[in-house]
Amino acid sequence: MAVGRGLARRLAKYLRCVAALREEGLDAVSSWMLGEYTGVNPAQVRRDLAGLGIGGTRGVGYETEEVFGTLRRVLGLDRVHDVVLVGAGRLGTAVAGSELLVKRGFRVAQLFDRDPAKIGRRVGNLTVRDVRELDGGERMPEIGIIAVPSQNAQEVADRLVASGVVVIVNYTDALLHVPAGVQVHDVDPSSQLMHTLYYLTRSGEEIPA
Ligand SMILES: NC(=O)c1ccc[n+]([C@@H]2O[C@H](COP(=O)([O-])OP(=O)(O)OC[C@H]3O[C@@H](n4cnc5c(N)ncnc54)[C@H](O)[C@@H]3O)[C@@H](O)[C@H]2O)c1
Repeated sequence: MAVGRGLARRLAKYLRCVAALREEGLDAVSSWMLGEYTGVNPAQVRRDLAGLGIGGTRGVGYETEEVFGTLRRVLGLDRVHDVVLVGAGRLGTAVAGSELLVKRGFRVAQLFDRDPAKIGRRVGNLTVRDVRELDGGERMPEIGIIAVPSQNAQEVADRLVASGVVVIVNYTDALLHVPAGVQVHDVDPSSQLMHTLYYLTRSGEEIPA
């Protein structure tokens, strides 16, 4: 089942919340609770879950296990997704060793860098490979992560696209140009902080929704 980007984002938020509640041992979760934790209107939560065929019981809510399982399946997280990571520096090394990624169904399968001092070194159970091998015709995972200095991000994005990557997670603040059909997800806390700043500098003012 294909879902739009807005819906996929909301489903990912619900899943995060349900996963936490499930770990706390909660058997049922209400649309109100999901709405409260995710910032989504409870009526929208109910519409989204009904659209996936998940039914709730009035006064009880939804079965946590059913919501968890269905969301994982719809989001494609019930299987392991391989990822190719470029940049074996501080961030790349941390991402490659992230337990959280593994828990969420992602496995860094390939790690590339351009620094001869890093190529051939072991990072966890991976060996750092020369980035020039990336677009050499070998089949690569469809998901790529960029963890290189921002001035080199575009050239790395081009290599990833040439190797068959269709989803790029970009940790740099570079604005990437990619062909149609390739999705870029920017992970940039500084832009979120800038957004926060907008609200801080206007505290006390009425800000329209
Ligand atoms: N979004 C976030 O949360 C976040 C957090 C930390 C860092 N960053 C960004 O992530 C990037 C990496 O940060 P870092 O601290 O790990 O830097 P780093 O200098 O420790 O590592 C960068 C690595 O990229 C490699 N590299 C450079 N150009 C390359 C290329 N063309 N191809 C392959 N490898 C290349 C370098 O050899 C190095 O190993 C930076 O752009 C930084 O701003 C983002």
